[in-house]
Amino acid sequence: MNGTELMADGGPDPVAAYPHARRVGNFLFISGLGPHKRGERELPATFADEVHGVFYNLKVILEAAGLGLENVVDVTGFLTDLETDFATYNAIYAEYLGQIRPARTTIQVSALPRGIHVEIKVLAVCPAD
Ligand SMILES: O=C(O)C/C=C/C(=O)C(=O)O
Repeated sequence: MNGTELMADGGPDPVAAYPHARRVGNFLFISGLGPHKRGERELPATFADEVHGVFYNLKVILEAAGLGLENVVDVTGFLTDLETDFATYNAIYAEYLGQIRPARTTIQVSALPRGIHVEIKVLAVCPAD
């Protein structure tokens, strides 16, 4: 297999057969992250809580790789309702990544796993070994 698979203690329960992330060279490719924390079955109460849950999961995985939000270089966001939720997503996104300013793409999708309303896919760069 290419690269090294990462499973983070405290990271979310994967929905299917994939690791939390895969490191290839200095790149850390992080799998799609939803808002459910490890062991959670219920959706958070609000969309805002979902977004915070997504970033909680991101930080858990980055920390397991010895990284932080400052190492994030690209974020793809998937939302099920841009009209209703885009402003909230942007505001909370800015709390976490507004100063770091990774490249970003956000798209609306018709559905996401487990009934979630937001998922992100992230690329981070590890400092050279
Ligand atoms: O619900 C989640 O935690 C996110 C799930 C993601 C996937 O199952 C996927 O992107 O394939």
